[in-house]
Amino acid sequence: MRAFTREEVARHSAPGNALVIIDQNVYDVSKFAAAHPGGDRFLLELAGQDATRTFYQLHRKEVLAKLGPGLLVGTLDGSDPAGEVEPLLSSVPFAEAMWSRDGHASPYYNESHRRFQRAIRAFLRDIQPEADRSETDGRVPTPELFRKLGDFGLLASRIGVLGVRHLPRGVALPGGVRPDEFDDFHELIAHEEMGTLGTPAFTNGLGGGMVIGLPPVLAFGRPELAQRVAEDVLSGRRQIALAVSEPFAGSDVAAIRTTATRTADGRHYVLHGVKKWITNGTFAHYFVTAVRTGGDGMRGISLLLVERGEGLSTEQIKVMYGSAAGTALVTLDGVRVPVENLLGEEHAGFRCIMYNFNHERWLMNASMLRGSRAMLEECFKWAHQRETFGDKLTDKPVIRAKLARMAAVVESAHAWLEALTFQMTRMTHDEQVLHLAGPIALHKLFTTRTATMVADEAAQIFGGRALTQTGMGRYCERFWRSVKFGAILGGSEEIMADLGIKQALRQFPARARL
Ligand code: HEM
Repeated sequence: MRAFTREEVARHSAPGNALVIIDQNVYDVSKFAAAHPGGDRFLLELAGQDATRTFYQLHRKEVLAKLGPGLLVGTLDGSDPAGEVEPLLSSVPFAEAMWSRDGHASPYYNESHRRFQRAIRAFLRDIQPEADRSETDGRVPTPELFRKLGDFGLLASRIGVLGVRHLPRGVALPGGVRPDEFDDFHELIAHEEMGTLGTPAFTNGLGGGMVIGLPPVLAFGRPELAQRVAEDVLSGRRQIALAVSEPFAGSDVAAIRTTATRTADGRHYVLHGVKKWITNGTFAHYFVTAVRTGGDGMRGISLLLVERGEGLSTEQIKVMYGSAAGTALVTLDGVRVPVENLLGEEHAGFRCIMYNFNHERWLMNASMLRGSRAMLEECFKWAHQRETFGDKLTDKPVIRAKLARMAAVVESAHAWLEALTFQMTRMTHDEQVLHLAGPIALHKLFTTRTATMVADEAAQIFGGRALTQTGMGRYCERFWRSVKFGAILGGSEEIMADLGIKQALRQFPARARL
């Protein structure tokens, strides 16, 4: 790599002979200027000069990672030619949870959690370009990528302790964590790390159906069925979705209308109905499906594992965060399902559906909150490099006040999440239902209100750039389009608020008086 002095660079300041310095690197933009998306004029005005400050007002550094190598001709004399290596964990304020920041301690995490986090972070960094591409063009994750995640042990980690018990043959956990070391905090980290990709639809595409669909199979399926499906799904060879919601029944699960009637020989169920908003439905092989086998209400519901086949068709639903999650309308038209695929008891499916609700909400909170934290980091970086009216945005009290409000709610929500997770490590499943269903529901309400506020403030900080799908504000624009998913799916904010307080009232001491 050639070394340039600043004086030498200054001699290349004309169209057709134009060098610019960015971050101590020297780029030849003579030919590129004509193709520059921002036009040639602004670019050539800085020919022969150090354009670093101006560059970062207008471009994310990914622009250089993508186009820079083709334009790079040297470095500034005396600079480090290797350039800056992006650290695995960010040191931007509030960008990482407190436990993983240098010099901070936590009672909840040990060295295995740190290893686990770093291994996943490094793994996900490699797939970031693919995630960004798919988020933009709406392509669902490839079968190869699912297998990669399976082989890395990340799919099993996202099902938690239950998933690790079904670790596929030959698969180890990220960071060399032993299965007997694995706890709910490892699982928390796995969900949070997925949120660092900043690609809500694609991330949901990569197992959003699995984290809610597989647990009922493992908990209530016959052992041979559970084993087969776990091996298929956790190795990334096949995908699974949870098919509960219907056009007439979202949060009101007891109102579902899809029917399953037994054949005369009693060996099969025959299904008719429609399921809506089914995450990963366009490409799933397995559908954990809620059906009506009995009378009205929750006591007439059963849960069946349905395999894609005759009578089952899926159609893409276009949703606001894009198509990479494979959200589908699933039509069941005379689908035959062997009775061995019943999960739990007949007519007792409501309990099986409820079984994973707290876990589902908790993991949604983990990844949504990580999204809010990532947005906070974006805002800090942007406000630190963006100049308006002659000052950096961080020099303006009104912007600092916004950052303060965002940081306060994100840190509070995270501290509550860790406190809930710690309780999970100490309680049986039944104890969690009794003591944590309400608090987790309230935490979900707080998390989605936090995300809504963060999305709103972030957009104000990014200004017009928050409105475009490319450029500096692209993650902000995406985040905006994802917050309503968390606020509505998995139990709407209204239902979460009501559930949280109703559960608290059930435990209200009879003699408590003012
Ligand atoms: C190696 C140097 C450069 C490369 C590879 C480059 C590349 C790009 C790319 C890919 C975009 C589209 C941004 C996006 O949508 O993500 C862009 C936009 C732009 N660039 Fe550059 N650029 C370079 C240097 C510069 C410099 C030195 C200036 C000086 C003013 C400049 C001014 C602009 C402007 C004004 C835009 C439009 C930004 C917007 O719409 O917000 N570029 N550039």
